[in-house]
Amino acid sequence: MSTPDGELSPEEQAIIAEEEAVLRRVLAAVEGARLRSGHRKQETEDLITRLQELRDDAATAAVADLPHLFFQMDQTRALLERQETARLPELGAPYFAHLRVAGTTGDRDYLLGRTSFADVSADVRIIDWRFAPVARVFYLYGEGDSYEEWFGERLSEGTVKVRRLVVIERGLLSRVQIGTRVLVRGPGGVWRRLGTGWGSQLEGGTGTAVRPGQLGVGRGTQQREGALDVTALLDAEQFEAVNVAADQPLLVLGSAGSGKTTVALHRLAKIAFDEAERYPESRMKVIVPEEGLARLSRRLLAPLGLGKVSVETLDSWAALTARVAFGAKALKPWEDTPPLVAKLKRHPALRRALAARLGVLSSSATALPRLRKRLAELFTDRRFLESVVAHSGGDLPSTAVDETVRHTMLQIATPIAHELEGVDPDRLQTLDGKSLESDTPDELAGTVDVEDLPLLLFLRAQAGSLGAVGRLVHVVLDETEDFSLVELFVVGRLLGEARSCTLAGDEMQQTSTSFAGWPAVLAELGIQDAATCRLQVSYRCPAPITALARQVLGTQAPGEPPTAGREGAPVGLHHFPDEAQAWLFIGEALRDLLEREPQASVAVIASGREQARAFHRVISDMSWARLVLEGDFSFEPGVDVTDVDNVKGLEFDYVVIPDATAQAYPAHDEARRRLHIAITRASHQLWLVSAGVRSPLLAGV
Ligand SMILES: Nc1ncnc2c1ncn2[C@@H]1O[C@H](COP(=O)(O)OP(=O)(O)OP(=O)(O)O)[C@@H](O)[C@H]1O
Repeated sequence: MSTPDGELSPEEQAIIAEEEAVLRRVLAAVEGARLRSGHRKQETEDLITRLQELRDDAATAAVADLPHLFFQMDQTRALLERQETARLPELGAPYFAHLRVAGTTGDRDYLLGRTSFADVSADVRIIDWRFAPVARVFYLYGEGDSYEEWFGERLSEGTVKVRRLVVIERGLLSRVQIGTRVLVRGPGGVWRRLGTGWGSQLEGGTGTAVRPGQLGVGRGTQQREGALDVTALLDAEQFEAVNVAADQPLLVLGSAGSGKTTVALHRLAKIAFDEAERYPESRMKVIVPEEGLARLSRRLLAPLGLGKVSVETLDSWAALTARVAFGAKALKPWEDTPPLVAKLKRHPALRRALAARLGVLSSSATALPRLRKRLAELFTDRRFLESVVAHSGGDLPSTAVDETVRHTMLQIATPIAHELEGVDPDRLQTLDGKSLESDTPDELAGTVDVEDLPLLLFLRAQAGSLGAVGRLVHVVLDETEDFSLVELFVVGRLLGEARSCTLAGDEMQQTSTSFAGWPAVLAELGIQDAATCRLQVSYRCPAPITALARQVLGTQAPGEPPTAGREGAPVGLHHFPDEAQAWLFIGEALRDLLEREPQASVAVIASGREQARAFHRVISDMSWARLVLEGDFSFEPGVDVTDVDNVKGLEFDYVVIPDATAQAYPAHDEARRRLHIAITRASHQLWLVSAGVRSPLLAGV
C-alpha cells in the first residue's frame, strides 16, 4: 500500500520551478505596492498637516477669505480620501492555492488568498476566496475538468489546467499538493515527494512505523507549521454550504470530524465579508456548549479576519443576557447544580410541561421576583415534577423529583445574612474569614441555578421582549444538539424575523439529553425553511478510528457510514489486571512519546473528572502534563489530561482513553455516545486502555 518517499520526477521539478517563479513574482509585486503605499503615507501625513493649517487659518480669517479657505479645505480632503490604500496580502503567506484555467481568452492564473491583489503587468492576480466568482471553479472542479459557471450575468466556460494547494511560510514555498501527490521542501531546500502510505503522509516518512505498544506515528516530530490551510481544502459540498445566502438559515449535519465547525465559521466569514453593513461583526455571535470549543473557535476565527466576533459558551451567554435583561445585581447564579436537577431543568419534557402549566405569561407577570416565585413553585411541586419525569422517555429517574424539591427548598430559604440583619458584620464571619453560610447548605439560599437563567429568559421572551438585550443579525450555534429548547427559543427571539443562523450538530454527540430532534430545534428557533447540508467525509479521523466509532455507537449509528478520509494506524487496545499497571503503562508510553515527538498534541480523556484527576497524579511531575477540567486548553504541544465533558469539538494528534472499562462505559446509549465522542477526538492514533473488566462496547475489537 505504501510507496517510499522519492526524488522528484522531471515533471515535478518543473512544477516546483513554476511555483517558485510565481511566488517570486507575487512577492516582488506586493513589495512594490507596499513601497508605493509607504510613499503615499508620507503624502498623507503632509495632507493632514495642510488640512490642520487650513482649519487654524479659517478660525482666525476674515469673513471675505473664508470661501477660498473652504474651497482649499474641500480639495485637500478629496485628495486625502483618494490616498486611502487597500490592504495588501501578507508577504509571509500571500496565498494558499494556485488555479490556472484555459478559457476563450487563453490561459489565466489565479492565486487564492485572504486579500485580493492584482498587478496585471506582473501577471499577478490574488483573489479573495470569499467572494471572487472564479473561486467557485477552484472549489468545485478538479484538474482536467471542464467547467461552466454563471458569473453574474455572464456564462463562463473553460478547463481547469492547474489546481494546486501550496504552503508558503515566511515567504518561502514549503509544500505543493496536486491531487493526492504531495511535494515537500526538506532540510537544505531539497524537494521530495511523500510516499502514499498513511505513515509517511503524516510526517514525511521518517520514524513513522508503528510498533505495538508504542504510541506515535511521527506526527509530533516537527513544528506544526507547514500544514495546508483548511480554507484551501474545503470540498465542493462544504464550499456550497459556505455560500448559502446569508438570510437563509442553514443546518450543517455530519459525523464527528466531518468539518461542521469549519463550514460554520467559514460561512460566518463569507457573510461578514459579502454584506458587512447588514452583518456587522459586533452583532454576530458564536455560541457553543463548552469552554474548550469556545477557545478553539476563537483561534479559528482570527485567521478568517473575524477576531472581533464574540464567542461565548452557553452558560456565559445566558448569564450575560440575563444580567442585561433583569439587571446585574438581581441574580446570584449557582454553578454547582446537582447533575440530576440540571438534567431535569434542561430536558425537553420540562419545556412542554411549562407550556402546559403556564402558557404564555402576560408581560406584567414577568418581573423578576414574580418569575422566580413561579419557578420556585414549580420546582417544589411534586406532581408537576413527576409529570416531567414521566414524559422524559426514561431519561430522568424518579429520584430527580426529590432532589429538585430538596435543592429548591434550600435556594428559597432566607439567607442567613438577611435573618441577621443589624448584627455587627465582624461577628458574621467564621475564624477563617469566610461568611457564616459558605460551605454549608445555607450557601444556596437566595441563589438561582445557572440552568434557571435560560428558563427565566424564556418566560420573559415569550411574554414580550428582552428589553435592552441587543438583537443579533447572525448566530452560529455549534454542537447544537446540546442546546436546550428554551435556550433555542431565546436565541430565536434575539435573531428577530430574519432568523439568519448556522446550526452545526450531530445527534450522535449529544451528552446532555436535552436534544429533542432537529424538527423541534428548528421549530423552537421559529425557522420553517432551513437549508440542510450533510457532510459525508470524515476528515479528522483515519479509517480504523472511524470504523471503531461506528461500532461503539451500536444501533444508534446512522444508516450511511461516513466516508473515511484516509488510512491510519491501527487502534491500540491494552488490557491489564489492575488499574495501577494500566496507568503505569500509559505514563511510560507518554514519556517515551514526548521524548520522540516533543511537538505532539496528546489528550488522555478519562470518563469523568475524578478519573482524570487520579490519572493526572501519575504524570503530574512531568513538565508537559496539564490537568484540564474547565476547558482551559492551551493548544500547545504536550499532554492534556481531561474528561469527555471537556473535549467536544476538539481534536488532538493522539488520544488515550485510560479507563475503557465496563464501569465507565457500560452497554447503554449515553455511554456509547460518550465513548464515541472521546474516540473521535484523535486525528492520528487512538489507544484504549482498560483494567479489570473491559467495556462491553469494545467486544470483538
Ligand atoms: N475539506 C477538508 N479537507 C481536509 N481537512 C478538513 C476539511 N474540512 C475540515 N477539515 C479538518 O477536519 C478536522 C475536523 O473539522 P471540524 O472540527 O470542522 O469537524 P466537526 O464536524 O465540527 O467535528 P466535531 O463533530 O468533532 O465537532 C479539522 O482539523 C479540520 O481542519
